[in-house]
Amino acid sequence: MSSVLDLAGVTVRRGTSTILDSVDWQVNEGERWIVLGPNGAGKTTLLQIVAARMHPTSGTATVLGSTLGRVDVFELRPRIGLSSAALAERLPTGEAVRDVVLTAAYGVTGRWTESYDELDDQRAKDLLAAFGVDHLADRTYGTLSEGERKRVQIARALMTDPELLLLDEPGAGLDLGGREELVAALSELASDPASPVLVHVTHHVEEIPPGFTHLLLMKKGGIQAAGPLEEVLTADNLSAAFGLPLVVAHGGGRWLARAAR
Ligand SMILES: Nc1ncnc2c1ncn2[C@@H]1O[C@H](COP(=O)(O)OP(=O)(O)OP(=O)(O)O)[C@@H](O)[C@H]1O
Repeated sequence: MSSVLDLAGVTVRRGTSTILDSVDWQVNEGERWIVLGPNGAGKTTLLQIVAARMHPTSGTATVLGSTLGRVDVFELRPRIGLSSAALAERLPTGEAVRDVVLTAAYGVTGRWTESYDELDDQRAKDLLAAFGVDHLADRTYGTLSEGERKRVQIARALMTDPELLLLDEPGAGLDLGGREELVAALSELASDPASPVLVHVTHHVEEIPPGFTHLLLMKKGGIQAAGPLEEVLTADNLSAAFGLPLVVAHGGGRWLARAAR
């Protein structure tokens, strides 16, 4: 099995704060990871490193076989799909939904004078269909609901056919129906062997889609536990990570957590 991510002693410091503290993490081909942890644990910072958007202050981060600091990140980034709130804010609200997905082929966020071939066009259509939003292709992006936007953002992140797909809190701001639709779409993606390696950051165990295989549980810039999902997602580990006594339940492929009484 080849290594898709290999982080060794990855540390990020800003001023006097240590945001990531000597993180070791390996991800292999075919794995689907959840990154879970409380606010401020360092999840987004970790994702910025593996997205080749940030370099560690110390330690080594090898992403898709390339070690950050020794590689041209502009060659590496198209191989990584990223969907995050920060990127979503840069999408022009006046753009047609189809173009929001299509422009990812050139790594831009607004259609200008680039020309796209029929294959690109077809791929954008297929991705919108895969996430159940193909009927919105001609709508203006700014008129979509939050749940519809989230699905368009994931379709966009897949446009370059990445080897690694990073999703930073794709369920944030969704209502119950929107969350359940997203969980179903991500579950389908997870169970397709042709899908890239997936890393899905969330705060909520209820958002873990069936088909995800591994869990990285973070706490205060470090790792509380990491490994196969069913081994790591225990009441003890979750209680330690979130700093309160929790009970965990598992059924029908889904997870639930609540405070212990
Ligand atoms: N540039 C920076 N300078 C100083 N502190 C920072 C900087 N960037 C992030 N931090 C701090 O690092 C910590 C981790 O932030 P990060 O956004 O990675 O956490 P997170 O787990 O994604 O949190 P959340 O769940 O709230 O989104 C936070 O306490 C944050 O305030």
